[in-house]
Amino acid sequence: MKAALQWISAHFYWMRLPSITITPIDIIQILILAWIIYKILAWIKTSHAWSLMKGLVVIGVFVALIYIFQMTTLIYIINQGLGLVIMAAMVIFQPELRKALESLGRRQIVTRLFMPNRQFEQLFSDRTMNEMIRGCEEMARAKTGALIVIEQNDNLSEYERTGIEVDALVTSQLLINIFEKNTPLHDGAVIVRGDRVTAATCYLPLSDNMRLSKELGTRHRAGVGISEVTDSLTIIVSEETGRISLAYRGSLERGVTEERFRERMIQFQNKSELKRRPIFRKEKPKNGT
Ligand SMILES: Nc1ncnc2c1ncn2[C@@H]1O[C@H](COP(=O)(O)OP(=O)(O)OP(=O)(O)O)[C@@H](O)[C@H]1O
Repeated sequence: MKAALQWISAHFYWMRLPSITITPIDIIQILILAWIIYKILAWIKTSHAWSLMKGLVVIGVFVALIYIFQMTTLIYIINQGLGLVIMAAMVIFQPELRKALESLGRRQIVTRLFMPNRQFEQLFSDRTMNEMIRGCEEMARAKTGALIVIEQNDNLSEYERTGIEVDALVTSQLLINIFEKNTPLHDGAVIVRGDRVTAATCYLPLSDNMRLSKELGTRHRAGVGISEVTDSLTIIVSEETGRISLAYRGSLERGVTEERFRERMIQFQNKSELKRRPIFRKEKPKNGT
């Protein structure tokens, strides 16, 4: 025990806690730290860094025990290999790190800080919402595949550039027309900003989440993929089953009813944080779907 305490004070002398008298700055620091830790944990949970993280925790405990009990040979080997381990971790986590940095770069932090009222604006009008719901329900009945990404705070221009510019008011007829099979614009995703369709045939990043059901193809993977790296809402109409699914912040809500669809759209329209659900669960196939 004494050896453990000595080891902790020798190695963690640099980890000075803030002064005991709590000042407003201390509270701000605690809040910022709590927010950063929460964000890191939430990110780890939604990416497959989660399983790797569990492995690292086991290794971390093992290394701590080696140091506590002063196993000199093992300590020597660890010291020699530390740089290599850090490099290996960066290579293993490279896709997750890249996604995290990309998403940080897209967030309009300054705008949000200085124009907080933007949060209370509606993202699109009621008319646009009704048109999107009507269009998707009709495409679902006709089993026409569709992929619609609605922009929120994170800018989607880089994905728009992968497609064809449209710039037209959202109407159900326009959406149905775009996704009509064997027409030039039907492949890929449509991007909606405010009340306008800005682009069609856009290419979205595919999710590599291994918990995503194997029965889902690339349309659903692309819908989830864009929701992992931006705060957009994706509507996916399955060509195979005619079911409507919604992807938000890396989670997929499959086979939503029209009522549920409207409820989620109203939440999104008013920029309320959509509650995430444990989405990647296996569902029992419904009759006829
Ligand atoms: N990366 C991508 N970005 C945008 N759209 C994509 C992407 N990948 C696939 N798609 C769209 O998905 C279509 C293929 O869907 P696929 O059948 O593989 O997926 P699915 O999830 O099984 O959907 P469905 O249930 O409609 O069959 C493509 O024709 C294309 O329109």
